[in-house]
Amino acid sequence: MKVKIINNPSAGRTTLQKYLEVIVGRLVLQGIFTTVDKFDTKGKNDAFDEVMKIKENQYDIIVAVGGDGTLNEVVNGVMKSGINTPVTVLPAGTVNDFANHLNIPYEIDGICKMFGNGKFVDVDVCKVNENYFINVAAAGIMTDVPLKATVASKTVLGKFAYYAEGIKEIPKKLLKSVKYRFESDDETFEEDVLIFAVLNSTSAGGFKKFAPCAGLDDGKFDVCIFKRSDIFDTAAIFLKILRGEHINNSNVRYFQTDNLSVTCLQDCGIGIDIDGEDGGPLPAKFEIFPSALKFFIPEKNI
Ligand SMILES: Nc1ncnc2c1ncn2[C@@H]1O[C@H](COP(=O)(O)OP(=O)(O)OP(=O)(O)O)[C@@H](O)[C@H]1O
Repeated sequence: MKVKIINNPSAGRTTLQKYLEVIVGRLVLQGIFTTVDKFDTKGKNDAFDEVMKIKENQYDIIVAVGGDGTLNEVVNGVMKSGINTPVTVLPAGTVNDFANHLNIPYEIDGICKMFGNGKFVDVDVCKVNENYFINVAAAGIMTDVPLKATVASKTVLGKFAYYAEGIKEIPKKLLKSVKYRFESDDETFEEDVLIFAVLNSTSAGGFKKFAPCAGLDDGKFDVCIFKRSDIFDTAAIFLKILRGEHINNSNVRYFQTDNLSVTCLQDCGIGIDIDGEDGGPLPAKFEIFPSALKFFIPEKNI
C-alpha cells in the first residue's frame, strides 16, 4: 500500500500519535505499507490543503490521524479535488464519532491487524452548502458569552449534552428555541427548535445511537430535530438518546431524506457546526452523494 498519513499532532489527548511510528514501522516490516509519506498539520485547513495536492493514483490510501475534524478536512480535500483515493481514520481525537461507528481500533495490534485484513467499502458523503461532511452537521442553541467559557465542549451537540446534564443550573432563557422552516421533497414544515442534526452515521456528540436508523450506504441522511420543550422534558430526552429511544418522543422529529433545506425564520445568527468545526451560516441546503467515497474499515465492523 502506498500511504499518505495526515496527522493532527494536537488532536485529542495525543496518545495515538505517540504510537504512530511503531504502527508504521511494523506495517512496513510486514510489507503491508510500501511507501509512507507523513504530513503533520499545524492548524486549520492544513489537512484539506495537503489532500488537495494529492494526484490520482499517487497513493492507495489516505490515513487521517486525528478526530472528526481532521477526517472532515481530509474528506473535503478528496471530494473537492475529485480523486478516487480511499480514506480511513485512526481515532486520535477527543470524541471520534465516525471511527467509533466503524469500530476502528484504538491500539497498536488492532490497527496493524486492520491494515492486514481490512476491507474497502463505499460510503455516502453529505454536503451542506459548500462543505462536505461524512458524519454530522448540527445547529441550534445560542449561548451567552459568560456561559460559553464554562461549557467544555465546543460542539453544538456537546453543548446540548452539557445543558441536559447541568439542567438545573442553566437559566431558562439560555434554552433558547429558534423557528426554522424545513423543506424536503416529501414535506415542508415550520418548527420551534432547540437543536437539529443531520447525520450520515448513527453516532454524534459521543452518543452511539443518536440516529439509530442511519446507514452509511443507504443514500439518505437522518434528520433529528429537538423541538422546544421545557427543561425537564429536555433532560428526559437526553437520557433516552443513550438508548436511541428519543426518536419516539413527541418532542423529537426524526426522519430520513436525501434532500433538505433549512431556513432560520428569525434574525438569530445561528451557524452550522460540522463535526465540531464552523460550517458557515444558515440557510442551509443539504445534499447527499451516494457511495461517493471509498473508506477502509476493519474486516469485522458493524
Ligand atoms: N498542529 C495543530 N495545533 C493545533 N490545532 C490544530 C493543529 N492541526 C490542526 N489543528 C486543528 O484541529 C482541528 C481538528 O481537530 P480534531 O477534530 O481532529 O480533533 P479533536 O477536536 O480532538 O477530536 P474530535 O473532533 O473527534 O472531538 C482542525 O480543524 C484544526 O483547526
